[in-house]
Amino acid sequence: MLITKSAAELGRLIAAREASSVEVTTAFLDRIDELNPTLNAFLHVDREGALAAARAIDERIAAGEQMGPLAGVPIGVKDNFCTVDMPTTCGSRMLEGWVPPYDSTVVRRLREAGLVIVGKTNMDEFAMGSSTETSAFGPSRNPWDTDRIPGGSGGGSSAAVAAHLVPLALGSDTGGSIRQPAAVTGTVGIKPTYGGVSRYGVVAMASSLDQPGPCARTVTDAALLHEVIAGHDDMDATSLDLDHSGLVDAAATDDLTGLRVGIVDEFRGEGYDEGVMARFDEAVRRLEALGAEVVTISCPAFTYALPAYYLIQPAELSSNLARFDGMRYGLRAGDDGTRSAEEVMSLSREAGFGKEAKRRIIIGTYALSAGYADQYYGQAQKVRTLIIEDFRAAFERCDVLVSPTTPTTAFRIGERVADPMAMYMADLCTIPSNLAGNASASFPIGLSDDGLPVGLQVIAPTMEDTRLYRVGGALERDLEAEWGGSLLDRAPEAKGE
Ligand SMILES: NC(=O)C[C@H](N)C(=O)O
Repeated sequence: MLITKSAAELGRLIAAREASSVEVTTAFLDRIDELNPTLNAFLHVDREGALAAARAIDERIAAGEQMGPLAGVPIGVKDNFCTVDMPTTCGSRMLEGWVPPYDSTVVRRLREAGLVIVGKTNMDEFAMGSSTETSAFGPSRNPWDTDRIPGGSGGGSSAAVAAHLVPLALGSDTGGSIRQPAAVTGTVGIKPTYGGVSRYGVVAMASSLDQPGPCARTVTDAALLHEVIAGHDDMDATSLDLDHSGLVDAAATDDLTGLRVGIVDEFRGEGYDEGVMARFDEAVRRLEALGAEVVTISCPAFTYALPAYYLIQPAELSSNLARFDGMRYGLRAGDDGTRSAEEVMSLSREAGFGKEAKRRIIIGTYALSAGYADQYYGQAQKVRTLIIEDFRAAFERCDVLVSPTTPTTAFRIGERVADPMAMYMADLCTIPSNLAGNASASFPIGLSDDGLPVGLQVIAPTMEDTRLYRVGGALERDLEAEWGGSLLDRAPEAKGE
């Protein structure tokens, strides 16, 4: 069955002309038709466009052109990546129906590599949230249990990948938005080193934290996609010039001999599910059995990462979201010819933004305002430096750090909406990597006592993304040998049958 095959296998089949991209794309589009009404993973599906792109790839392959390993493979794109041929709403009324005049660099790279973009995936509004419940277009649902959240902000991408609606998807991670959804859906999520993947054309939320990255079902698939989207871009001032060619090879290593793994001491205790910790401890023992040396490392400043993030992130966001004023593009409300520009701006922002966006705009504006900036924003930036220092010291003693990706498994839809602090806790373990710019990933490591997926977070120093794939690849092969297949084979709704 085509939809259960990995992206790597699909790419091979298409290149060898054993399956056409049109056939593969049609299989996924049909799956989307069948399950998207339940999962709400896609906000927009472009059947015609996807089939036309697939046909073009098939023709090029038939003409003998050598294309990359993912040519002809379908992909879903989070709805904050600009696409010239599809709306880009960021899950917000503010941008409902807006079609950008250009492609983001990452989307351009997908097209150049021959990937087939089937549609845009649901997300929390402007990427604020851990559940997709702040999306103006309703929450996505977790294929493991449709009463539960698929994580956020990139829950549409994770649900789509977990339920075999697409073999691959794009995400963006500001505080955990790729890794936390991956953890709660049993998929692989990678946050590359900050600057490794271009942010050009990704609607900015918190520019010093945002980082695009891959969502996949297998570690090799994530590496293949990472190699396609990474690389220097003149259009992004923070883009790094790194060599990303070794990621796929790193995912093929089996042996972790000599790898020094540090357990983050701060990430356990109160608030962590027993089942999550049990799977985490087993995964660590597994890494040891594969040859790794394990130590426990204290990173005391990580305890302050969450409060620091919730000052820095809203501060940057309040500034970035100022552009949505109803004047240039996006929603314009109350413009009846009698109101001043200022009134129209205010009415547009009132109508266009949801509650969480307003909450963060207010907090961020306050944190940056004269008289308070030193007390809040300035202090948070100092904490950020301490976190970077903790990472530096930790990586003198180990090659990668590990923790649970998220303290609990997928919670129920509605359970945390009235309690922003409870919602923010979902990113407790993922935020330090964003504040410091590290490469970081979530890999599936089994099911908790409630039958829901658990993720292992692996953090590597900046620019050492290959280490993530080395650990993830070795772990995946070892676990799958024991399970007799992928974790997703056990998901009730996600089963490709
Ligand atoms: N965008 C992210 O990485 C999500 C994070 N949960 C936030 O709400 O800021």
